[in-house]
Amino acid sequence: MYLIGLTGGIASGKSTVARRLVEHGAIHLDADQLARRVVEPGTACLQAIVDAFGDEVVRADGTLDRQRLGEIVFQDDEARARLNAIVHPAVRELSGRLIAKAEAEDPDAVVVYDVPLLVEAQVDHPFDLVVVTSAPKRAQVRRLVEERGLDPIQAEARVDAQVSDEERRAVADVVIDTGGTLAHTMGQADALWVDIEHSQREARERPSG
Ligand SMILES: CC(C)(COP(=O)(O)OP(=O)(O)OC[C@H]1O[C@@H](n2cnc3c(N)ncnc32)[C@H](O)[C@@H]1O)[C@@H](O)C(=O)NCCC(=O)NCCS
Ligand SMILES: Nc1ncnc2c1ncn2[C@@H]1O[C@H](COP(=O)(O)OP(=O)(O)OP(=O)(O)O)[C@@H](O)[C@H]1O
Repeated sequence: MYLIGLTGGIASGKSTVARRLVEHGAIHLDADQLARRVVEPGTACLQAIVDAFGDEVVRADGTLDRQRLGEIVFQDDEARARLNAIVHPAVRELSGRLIAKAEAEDPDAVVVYDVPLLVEAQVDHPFDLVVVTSAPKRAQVRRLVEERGLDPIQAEARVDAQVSDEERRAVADVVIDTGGTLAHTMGQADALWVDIEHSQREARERPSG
């Protein structure tokens, strides 16, 4: 297996790059989706969130009120740390299991683990490559406002709740510049895929033992 850790700030283009790699044949795991699974009704995580934040963060149908919890945690560092301490261990455990399962099913698979908080949550799966998507903050805020309906204050708060691009670049093997056109991003993703295939071919041809 070839395991890629894909990270980057909010609305920096991680999913866009991941989708392109999937078109080339990669398997995609998405930490945001896993973080939703571990807080479904009936889970220990959801109960822990209710214990920490109160009934106001649960809807009448028993599901997590994501909007309400987001309003709380993106303007309060201490509250966000409490939420992270509940959700991140469960996501780490589930992602570890799913990565192992993907490897068991296809030892030659290329797995892209899209994990927004790779740096913040100190995700330390044995990545073959760490890829960082990077766009200027003003582009992130514009995308959040125009495409996801956040108001500019909320959008800034979300960007500011994450580490800086400098901190992400410090752990990157490859940086994809996502501040330009979509075609420019896709071109870099395509070039990355060529490099990955090359690495895999070399690894296969390397005499073992
Ligand atoms: C606060 C919650 C309920 C808001 O839900 P909402 O549906 O509005 O956002 P969603 O989960 O789709 O996240 C969107 C983006 O916000 C950013 N983000 C989410 N959680 C965090 C966090 N704890 N710290 C910093 N940024 C975050 C990420 O860039 C993410 O891609 C939700 O984000 C959450 O439960 N967060 C804690 C779990 C977590 O850290 N998830 C991120 C990957 S593990
Ligand atoms: N050059 C570019 N590269 C990538 N995305 C771009 C570019 N220009 C505009 N966009 C748009 O920006 C948005 C990026 O969203 P995307 O879901 O890929 O980001 P993300 O980092 O996965 O977000 P999140 O952190 O919320 O999961 C998309 O709507 C995409 O079309």
